[in-house]
Amino acid sequence: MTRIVRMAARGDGVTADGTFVAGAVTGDAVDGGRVIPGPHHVEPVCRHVSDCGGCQLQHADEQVLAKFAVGRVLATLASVDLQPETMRPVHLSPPKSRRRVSLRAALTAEGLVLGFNQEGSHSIFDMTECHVMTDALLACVQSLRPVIAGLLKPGWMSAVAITETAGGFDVVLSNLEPSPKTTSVLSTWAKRAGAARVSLETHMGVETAVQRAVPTMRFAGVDVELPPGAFLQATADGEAALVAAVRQMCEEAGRVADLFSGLGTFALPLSDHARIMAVDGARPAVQALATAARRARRRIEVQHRDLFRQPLAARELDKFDVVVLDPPRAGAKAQAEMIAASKVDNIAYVSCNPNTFARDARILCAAGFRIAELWPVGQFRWSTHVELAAHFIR
Ligand SMILES: C[S@@+](CC[C@H](N)C(=O)[O-])C[C@H]1O[C@@H](n2cnc3c(N)ncnc32)[C@H](O)[C@@H]1O
Repeated sequence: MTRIVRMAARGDGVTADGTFVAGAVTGDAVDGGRVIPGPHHVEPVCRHVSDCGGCQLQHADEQVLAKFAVGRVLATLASVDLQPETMRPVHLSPPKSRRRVSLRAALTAEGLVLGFNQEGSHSIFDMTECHVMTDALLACVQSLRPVIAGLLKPGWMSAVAITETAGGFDVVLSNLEPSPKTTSVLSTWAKRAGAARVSLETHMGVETAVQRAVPTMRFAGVDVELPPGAFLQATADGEAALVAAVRQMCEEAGRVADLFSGLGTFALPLSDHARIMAVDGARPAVQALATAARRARRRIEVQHRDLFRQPLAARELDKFDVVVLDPPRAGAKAQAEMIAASKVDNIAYVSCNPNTFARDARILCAAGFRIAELWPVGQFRWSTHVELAAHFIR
């Protein structure tokens, strides 16, 4: 009999001799391939857990989930010979807290299937319960079933993206033919389901089919209109944890560059004491932030720019006290190289991918930075997806 001593990056339990055991957690015993649950093994809350593909760690208790997030970040940093000086407590989002979701729907001979992509495949699991979404979001998803079933062509697949906003649900559906019938069906549904807007994504782009209200999000008391499909942190509590960390890193800053700023998740809270330059590659997000900042008289200058191809140059960066970096999963290699060559000595790096974070951290630390503090964040509860905020100083 052997014991599981740690969790691997993809959620398997690992024994002391390095054997990976699916469905086991730290503290379990393994006897001839059979998993004997230990003190940290809990009953999964969802009956779809082994089929759906959304959650990999529902059989782990809170302690193992927290340890997993910390271990994932530390192991990735250790692979490039780095470690933070101080680790902050992990923030884990509670069950039923996700306010945005991307699903797939397909019309098969047996009827509509709607759910997440199954783990490691392109097939869709037909989901009837979910414990990560808010109850309201799940009810919205389920109420869309007959609507999509009536509009989707047999054999076709539709991407379904829904965000819970202050003005109501914002929905983007792909592969539904724009027509008066589609508009009428969606309009009736939107009224019943409390949807603010339904947009259709076709090869021509994204077009609004129904608009009943303006979908808005409030950041530090400022309302920002949400462009269809715009990025938003997955949970409200996860956003609050990341904003608190970034605020702390920017406490004494007078001038801040918020790179990969999105709708202003960090720019708007920081603009209560600092002058902000917010830069993002999504034009609608940049425009929405500019309008909101102007209305609220916040000191935010915005720029639409591709930061992979055209990162802010060292001389552009030199005037900032802190650079906030929150790139997509690909990380911010080109921008990190420019920061390394600049006079900037404070960075608030928010990452949704420990691997690209470690790569960029190596570039920064080779240029004299150290990781003073690190906050692990698990917004995607029960999944192996780990996020973080880190304070680099030199
Ligand atoms: C993880 S999101 C962060 C957004 C924002 N900081 C927030 O917390 O809501 C990453 C952002 O990077 C932007 N982005 C993606 N690729 C980019 C690029 N090549 N240049 C500039 N921005 C890009 C996206 O539009 C998105 O807003």
